[in-house]
Amino acid sequence: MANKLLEVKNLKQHFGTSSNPIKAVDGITFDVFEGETLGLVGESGCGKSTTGRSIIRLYDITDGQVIFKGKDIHASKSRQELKEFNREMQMIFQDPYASLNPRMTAGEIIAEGFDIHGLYKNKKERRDHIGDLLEAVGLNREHANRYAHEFSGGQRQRIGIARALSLNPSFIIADEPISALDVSIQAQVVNLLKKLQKERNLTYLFIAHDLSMVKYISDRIAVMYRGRIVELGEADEIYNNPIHPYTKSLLSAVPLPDPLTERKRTRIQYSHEETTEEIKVHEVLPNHFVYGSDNQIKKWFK
Ligand SMILES: Nc1ncnc2c1ncn2[C@@H]1O[C@H](COP(=O)(O)OP(=O)(O)OP(=O)(O)O)[C@@H](O)[C@H]1O
Repeated sequence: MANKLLEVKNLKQHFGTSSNPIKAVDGITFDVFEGETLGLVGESGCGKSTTGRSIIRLYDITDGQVIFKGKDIHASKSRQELKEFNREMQMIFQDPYASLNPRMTAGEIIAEGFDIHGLYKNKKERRDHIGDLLEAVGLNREHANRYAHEFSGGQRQRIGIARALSLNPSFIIADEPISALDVSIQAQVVNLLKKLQKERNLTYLFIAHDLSMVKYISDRIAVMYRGRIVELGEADEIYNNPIHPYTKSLLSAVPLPDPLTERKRTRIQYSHEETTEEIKVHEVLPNHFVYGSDNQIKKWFK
């Protein structure tokens, strides 16, 4: 098995006040292995984005640990180390319209990271690097001088991807990178991400609110519900053998290609099951983890 690139241990991110906390992320634990894509899936508001933002240090976390290449990101005080984390971990955002400054050219957007890090003092080297990144994401070198608003949604997301690649990171958090795009463009962006992963040995945390596209990109999938992970396993396992009723419900919402079968099948509604029993992690099959009480697992795993 590949090395662990990232270890998230009992991560908590609470907002609000101590008397009225919003437990956006409430004790999640998972690893991300070098070169893999871990899909993080769950409905709106379950804490996916907060997880991504906490990992990348956009927030000071409430509790837990985030260990990247063996170093605790949130405990680190060394400026050099923090700079290195910033370089190695990048984020691609959902909305390519909101996340790119329309008053900047594609070249300026892509170069922002390496300008801050003081790379490429030489103008030609800088321009060449921008051009290489544009080509790597399927755009033309000449696009460097166009403004963000002159591009289509899919092209903008490609610029967002080029920006994320600009410092040669090893780990990318893609926060619903295709949700705002036309369906016809979504597969192109997923294919691009896959191609770049192979070429650059990237590791992804791919956040999505449904399971439809995640299947094509993820090696493993973690299903999140109300700030916690409820099921985690190989992508095929999660698709073919879901155990947690919430995962089953999410799967029943994935549209099927055949319209006849699609019309016949019923959507499984999930209703939250309160329990006073202790929630534990159960390895129901090798590398397939389900979170629930002993009795719940007995009931679900038949
Ligand atoms: N900065 C914040 N301050 C207060 N509450 C927040 C903050 N960020 C997120 N929350 C709350 O935390 C919960 C989880 O939000 P989060 O955005 O992580 O969910 P999500 O699964 O990514 O949803 P979406 O797909 O809609 O972005 C929500 O109830 C949200 O309102």
